[in-house]
Amino acid sequence: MKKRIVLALGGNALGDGLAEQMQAVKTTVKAIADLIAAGHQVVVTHGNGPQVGMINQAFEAAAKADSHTPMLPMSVCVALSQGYIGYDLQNALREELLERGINKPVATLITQVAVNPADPAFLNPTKPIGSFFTKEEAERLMRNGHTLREDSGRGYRRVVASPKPQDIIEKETVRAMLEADQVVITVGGGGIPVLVEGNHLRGASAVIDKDWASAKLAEMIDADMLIILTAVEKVALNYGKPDVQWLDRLSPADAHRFIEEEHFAKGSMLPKVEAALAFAESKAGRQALITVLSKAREGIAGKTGTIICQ
Ligand SMILES: NC(=O)OP(=O)(O)O
Repeated sequence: MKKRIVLALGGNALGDGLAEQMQAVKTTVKAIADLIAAGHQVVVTHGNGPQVGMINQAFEAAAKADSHTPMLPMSVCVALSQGYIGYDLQNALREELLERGINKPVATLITQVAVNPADPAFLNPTKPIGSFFTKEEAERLMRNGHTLREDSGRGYRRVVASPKPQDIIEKETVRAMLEADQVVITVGGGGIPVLVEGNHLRGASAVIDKDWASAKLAEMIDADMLIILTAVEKVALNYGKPDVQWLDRLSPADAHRFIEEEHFAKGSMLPKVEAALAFAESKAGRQALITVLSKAREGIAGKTGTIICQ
């Protein structure tokens, strides 16, 4: 059955750095093109943690060295990351489709996502961005007013506020592009966070979680399936332990229970399961799939990955 799918790409689909990203997307788009060739309507979303951190740090360093260079607000850094990642993705996907004889327009939509100014996330930054630092480097940066946290045993990273998405401002444009049989890359990096002030949208200093933004988009465009791509084929209980238990299917009740029992790592699998659950619970028949990019097609066919549905 042909489905309307929101496909959320994780960091490993994009690689690190400019040259690596251009190379990584060439593999990534093959899996996306497989889904399009199978007749599915595909909306591509993606993260931006390393890229938005790089942009932010580069402008900060340049502004310190040269008073003519501005410090960029985080909302503008997210906008730049959407453009830069989307540019690589749309060109690679366009080329891959043309090589398969599929002549479909592919475009990146600069997308804004409304957040609540009273979201408690603004008072408690948790979203890691940019490169990793040693403990000593992190302590020096913290003395200079930055907030850093240890990230999953891999080193220290800067953290920023990550409020929950409330509305996708350009949702009608996404829908129109889908109905015109176009492929759209949207809510990149979780979308540009904005505060709605009457007719004015004011950029907020935050980076929205791309899995939560993708779930909100999937709900708003009435997608059949949300696919969250990550580094593992399935969600697991006791991950990394001898008694690891891989999960094929999760009911919302089980997903809630496993979240309460703290089976999923914060800042890693937890937001993916929570976002997938939110989409699956939003309407009967909606399915969320968590798997690796190379298994997406098998996952849609129910052969692998973890499916969350009512
Ligand atoms: N915005 C966002 O969630 O990016 P990452 O997935 O790269 O952290």
